[in-house]
Formats: sequence, C-alpha cells, structure tokens
Amino acid sequence: MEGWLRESGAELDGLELAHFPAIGRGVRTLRCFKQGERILTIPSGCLWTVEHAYADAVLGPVLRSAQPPLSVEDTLAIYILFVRSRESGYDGLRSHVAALPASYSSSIFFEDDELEVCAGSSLYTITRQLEQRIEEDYRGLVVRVFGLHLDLFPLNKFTIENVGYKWALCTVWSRAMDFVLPNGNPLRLLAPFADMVNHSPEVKQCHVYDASSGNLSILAGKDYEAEDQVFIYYGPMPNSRLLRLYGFVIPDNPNDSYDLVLSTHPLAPFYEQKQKLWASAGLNSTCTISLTLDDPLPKNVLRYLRIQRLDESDLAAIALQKIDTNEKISDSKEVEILRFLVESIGSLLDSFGTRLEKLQEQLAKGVYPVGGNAWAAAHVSLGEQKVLRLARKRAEDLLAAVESESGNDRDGCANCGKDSVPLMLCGKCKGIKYCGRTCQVAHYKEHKAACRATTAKN
Ligand SMILES: C[S@@+](CC[C@H](N)C(=O)[O-])C[C@H]1O[C@@H](n2cnc3c(N)ncnc32)[C@H](O)[C@@H]1O
Repeated sequence: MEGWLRESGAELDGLELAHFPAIGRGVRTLRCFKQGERILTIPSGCLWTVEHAYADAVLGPVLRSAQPPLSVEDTLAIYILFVRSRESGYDGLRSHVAALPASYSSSIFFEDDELEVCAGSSLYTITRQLEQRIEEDYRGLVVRVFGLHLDLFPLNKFTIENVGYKWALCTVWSRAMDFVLPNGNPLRLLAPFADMVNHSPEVKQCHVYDASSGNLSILAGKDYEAEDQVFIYYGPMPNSRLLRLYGFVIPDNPNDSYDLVLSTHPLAPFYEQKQKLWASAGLNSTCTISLTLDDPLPKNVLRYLRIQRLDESDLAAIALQKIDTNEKISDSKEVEILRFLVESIGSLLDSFGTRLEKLQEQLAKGVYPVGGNAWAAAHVSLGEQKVLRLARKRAEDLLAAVESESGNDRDGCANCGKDSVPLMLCGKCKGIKYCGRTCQVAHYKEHKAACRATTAKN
C-alpha cells in the first residue's frame, strides 16, 4: 500500500505503521515533528469518495442508475466491497483493502450477552434498531443493485455477514473523515494510510482537506519525538457513539452524554401553535437533546416541556408577549414539569439492566475482561447512568427551589390549602407545611423528590 501511495505522489516520509500495546496498529514517527507541521499527504487520486466511485467505468453506471439513489454510506461500502471482489485491476485500492482489519468490534457485532451488559442504555436500543435496519438495507440493495448485476456483484461475495456489507459499513463508520467544502456541501472520504492513525482527545482536529487540490493531509496536533505514536482527533464523542462506530471506549470519558428524546402526539391540544413555538426556539415537536456531564439538564429540555404544557390562556399571553417560555410560566406548571422530569429520569434509570454501583463493583472485581466487548458495554452504561443521575439531581434541586419559593408564599397546608388550623412543618426538609398527618401522607408522592433534594442540600 505504501509503495502505491508513494508512486501516486503521497508524502509519508518520516512515518511507519507499527503495533502499540492496548490500542493495536497505528502510525509511528521516524523523526521529530513540530506542532502544526504537515505529517502526511494523500493525493486526491488515492482517496475513496462518492465522486470517484461514480467516475469508475464499471461501477459508476450501476451506482448512478440505482433508484432511489444510494446514500453516501452505502455508495462507499459498495465501492469497498466491489474493489475487494475484483481479481485484477484496482491494484492500489486493493492493497488498501488488504490492509483493513478482518473484523470490527462495533456493538453491531456483539453477542447478546455482551450487549445485555448495557441494557437500558441508548447504545442498546440503537444497536438493536441498527441490526434490523442493516438487514432491511441489505435486502434492499440485493433488489436494487446486486440482484440486477449479478455478474458484478456475485451474492457469495456480496454477503451481509462474513466480511460483507456489515463489515464494509463498519469500515466506513470507523475510518471515514468528514469535511464541509467551501460551497457548504459535505464531503465524506476514506484516505489509505491516513486511516491508520488512532484517536486521542489530547490533540484537536488535525486532518485537513484541500478543496483546490483534492488532497488530504494530517498536521501534527502536538510536538512529536521520533518513535512517538501519531494521533488525530475523531471528535468529542461519548462512549456510546465510540463503541457503535469505532468499537472502543474511553474509561471516564468526559464527553459521555445521554440523548433524551422528547416528543408530543400530533393530536395534543394546540399542536400546530406549539409546533411554531418549538420551531422559533430552535426545537422540533420530536427532538433529541443531549444531556451531558457539563450540562446535565439543558435549558432547552425545560423550554420544550413548558411549550408542551401551554394552555389556551398561556398561548394568548405569549401572543401578547406577556410570557416567555425561556422562563417558568407559573410555579404550579414548573412544579408539574420538574416532577415529570424527576419521575421520567427515574424510570429511565430503573430500566438499566445493571445499576451503576453494581457495574462499578463488577469492573473493580474484573468480572469483565479489560478491553473486551462486555467491559466496553459496561463503560457505556456507567457513563449514561452518571449523566442521568446528574440530570435527575438537577431537576430535584430546581423542584425544591420552586416548591420552597411557592410554599413560602403559600400560608396554608401544602396538600389542601387549609390555613385556619395550626400547621406543622415537614419533619424531614422543614420546607413545607401540613394541616395534619393525613394531608402529609396524601402529599408524599408529590413532595418526595423535592424533600429529598432539600434535605440533601441542608
Ligand atoms: C481509523 S482506524 C485507526 C487504525 C486502526 N487502529 C487500524 O489498525 O486499522 C480506527 C480504529 O482504530 C482503533 N482505535 C483508534 N483510536 C483508538 C483508541 N484511542 N483506543 C482504542 N482503539 C482505537 C479502533 O478500533 C477504531 O475503530
């Protein structure tokens, strides 16, 4: 592969492929490189792109005639499988295919018991959905492309398993680089040799595409000594995404997150008016909001739920610009929203197959072999549960603050409102009053989360 690349004008001097402990194959320097210095360049002609696949004399006409048109991902996957299947020609690209891993550890290749370790996580759900979608897509490709040109795509080589379609998709997911061209169009490409560089969060993006020459380069993301491993930055990804696309995780990943999906039924009251309000807030009627370790309960979650619960008089007040969904609409509505959040996040946490503490204990005891699939799945589950617990805590704190504000304003019993009798404070948090034991018990379910948060704070 390196011989073909050099003959084609690639600049790779000062680098070699090498094996590194724990991480596997990567790229090693043979001399020093200063931060910002160009480390390697792969010329346009050696890159895998949709444009090159379409320009191929044999494959191009088939790809162009596929209806509906193929996705970028499928085009690149078919291009790779096609080159792999050829017995002659395509020598350069075939040398790259020969250097690709024979198997991947993306979660779509996990055994059931390995995936079960992260049951309840978004990775679990997405992986199950992906497995189904990939099978459907493959069947679609057999009908739309492979089956129409069996001379080019013999089905014994264009399988789904066994270094087939799934393998080709994982090749694209784990090795493709994404750019935005000066005209705003996206570009996805695979660059032989440059795709052997591993990821480190310690360098920032240092792969660059020159739109005028069409060449791909990697710049040094830091100063390197001779014999150092070179790294690039794949992006700020949580472990669930890393494991799904790249087949590895970073323990205690600072980018861990949980994608919260919020949606509203189109038959909900005032749906169309609300849709406009969500749109003007940069949201959608169904939207996914990332809860992160730094911001476990983003403002947009509350904003979405405030809009969702607007009634006729609120909508009229919004039209007159008397209220704004950036702020709470009323104490009672905010309490309702925060209680809903505390409960729903609690249900999400309850749906995890193995609780955070148990996973931590299992990892400490070495129940899952380090670096294996189950170990990686355990880290995904840990990361998502940590984020969700922070989100629930934040919702509980906000709830306690709104309840104590409105409770202080209210003179009567928190449950029935009676104020003509002597009132007693909640024994635990002392933040709320009741006319008697019956009302306290009746109100406990509503008050539980705020009580816990206030007690913890005090
Ligand atoms: C673009 S390739 C890099 C080259 C790859 N190691 C190879 O031998 O072909 C991406 C793959 O490298 C591995 N990888 C990259 N960075 C890693 C890291 N920081 N820790 C563990 N594996 C990593 C993962 O298997 C990932 O899917």
